[in-house]
Amino acid sequence: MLSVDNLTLHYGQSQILHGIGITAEPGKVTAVMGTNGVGKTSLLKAIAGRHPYARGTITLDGQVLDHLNAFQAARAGIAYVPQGREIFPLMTVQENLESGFACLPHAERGVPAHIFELFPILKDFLHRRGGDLSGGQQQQLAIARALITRPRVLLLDEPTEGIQPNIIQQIGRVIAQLREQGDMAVILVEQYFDFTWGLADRFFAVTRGTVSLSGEAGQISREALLDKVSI
Ligand SMILES: Nc1ncnc2c1ncn2[C@@H]1O[C@H](COP(=O)(O)OP(=O)(O)OP(=O)(O)O)[C@@H](O)[C@H]1O
Repeated sequence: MLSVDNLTLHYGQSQILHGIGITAEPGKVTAVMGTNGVGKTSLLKAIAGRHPYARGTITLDGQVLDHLNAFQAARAGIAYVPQGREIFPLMTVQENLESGFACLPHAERGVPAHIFELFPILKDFLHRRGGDLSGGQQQQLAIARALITRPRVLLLDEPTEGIQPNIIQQIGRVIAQLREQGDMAVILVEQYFDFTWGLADRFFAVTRGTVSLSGEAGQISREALLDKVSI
């Protein structure tokens, strides 16, 4: 289980996260929701070692991840799919996938076959440039690249943003399949409410850098959550 406790984060003088805490269990999709600018991406960046946090604790399966950098976090089993995908446009699909190898020992540097079962289109397009793929295909590539490290925690930042509806459904099915594998905690930052409501097992609403509401699917009220995460 990933656990974030009492985390604070700043950009210069500006404090963005104010003692935020979430937990995410393997085999579950944990949604982090909130309006623009409340600090969702900053939280993911702190977990992924992409931005330092000032105070607080991040633990994975009871082990403290003590202010890791991005490489150390990836080695510890945390994979991050950033908002905007960050695909290398001039590199092929294969090269983009292989760029995910960096944190793996040489003996483990292979693309697991199940990646192409989840995303068959990537196999067909292995030699195309990343920049020639559609937004939805790039999102699939970004998730596939993250899965190459066989993570214990998968952080997804707005995976449906700018993507056509049929591909959104496909991404939803992939996330559900990853949950069914049972060994990975998926943390989903997402503003598309109905997509997230239909998919997640647990919800955290973030307001001004802290959790204002949380609860399990089936227990939390849709209206109460919608109220917290709407403008
Ligand atoms: N590198 C940065 N330097 C300064 N301020 C930043 C930086 N990155 C983000 N911020 C500010 O921190 C606040 C939280 O940003 P963050 O991206 O974490 O929010 P968010 O909830 O993910 O929003 P969105 O849904 O718009 O992505 C915002 O006010 C944003 O302008």
